[in-house]
Amino acid sequence: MILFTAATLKELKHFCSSMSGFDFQGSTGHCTWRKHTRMLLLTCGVGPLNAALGLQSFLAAHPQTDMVINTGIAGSYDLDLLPIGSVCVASAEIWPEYGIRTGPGPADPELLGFPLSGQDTSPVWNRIELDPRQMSNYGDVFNETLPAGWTAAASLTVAGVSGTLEVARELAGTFNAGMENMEGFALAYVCRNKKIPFSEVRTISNLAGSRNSRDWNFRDAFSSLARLPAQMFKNG
Ligand SMILES: O=C(O)c1cccc(C(=O)CC[C@H]2O[C@@H](n3cnc4c(=O)[nH]cnc43)[C@H](O)[C@@H]2O)c1
Repeated sequence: MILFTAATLKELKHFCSSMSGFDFQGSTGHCTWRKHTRMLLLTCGVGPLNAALGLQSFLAAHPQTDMVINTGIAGSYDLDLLPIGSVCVASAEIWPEYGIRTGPGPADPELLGFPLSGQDTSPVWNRIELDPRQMSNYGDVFNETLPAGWTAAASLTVAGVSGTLEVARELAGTFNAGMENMEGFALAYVCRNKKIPFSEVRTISNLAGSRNSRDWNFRDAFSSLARLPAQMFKNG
């Protein structure tokens, strides 16, 4: 079974709105069929804590979950690379807030000395690599190539959203990241620990760091969210 998750019901609703043969009843845990694929839905809540707790308990109740796909809206660090309404598929998820902070920039987890997990084998410090083509491993369900117009980029997950262009620029530059969100790393971390494939596809709603309404467009981001299934699923 494939689980689709988003922070809010509104995001999940838009994502599902144009799916043919899909009966969206709006409740977390609702299970439905799309053609021959069984799909689960989870509204995981906003922010990394809600996301990790929400997914962890959902997976405990639904151990048959084969793959998790996170969707929703996100901020762009570079509107030339990722304009408003465009689609970004994460090539890595990074949590820049974990570690020791010695200045205004991001924290350094290796200075702290405690990886989040995998002490002895493969430590997770603050970064999880993701395969932007993960979905193509499910070639009977999803298209085998990345849909035209999707851009792969590293994604930062923050509890404290960038509130100035300077903060956003510093984060983006340090990690060579394209988008900012509040849940992705937490979801990727839960999936990594449980060895469940994870993919993240978001649509851009704003310029990260800007609080100017000119740099925001929820309407375009939500319309774009509704077009994702037609682009990712085999035969629309
Ligand atoms: O009021 C603000 O300045 C503000 C800035 C960024 C995001 C918000 C939200 O209320 C949306 C949070 C929600 O959407 C995702 N999201 C969208 N854009 C961003 C962003 O630039 N930075 C971080 N998260 C973003 C996020 O995943 C949340 O689920 C308000």
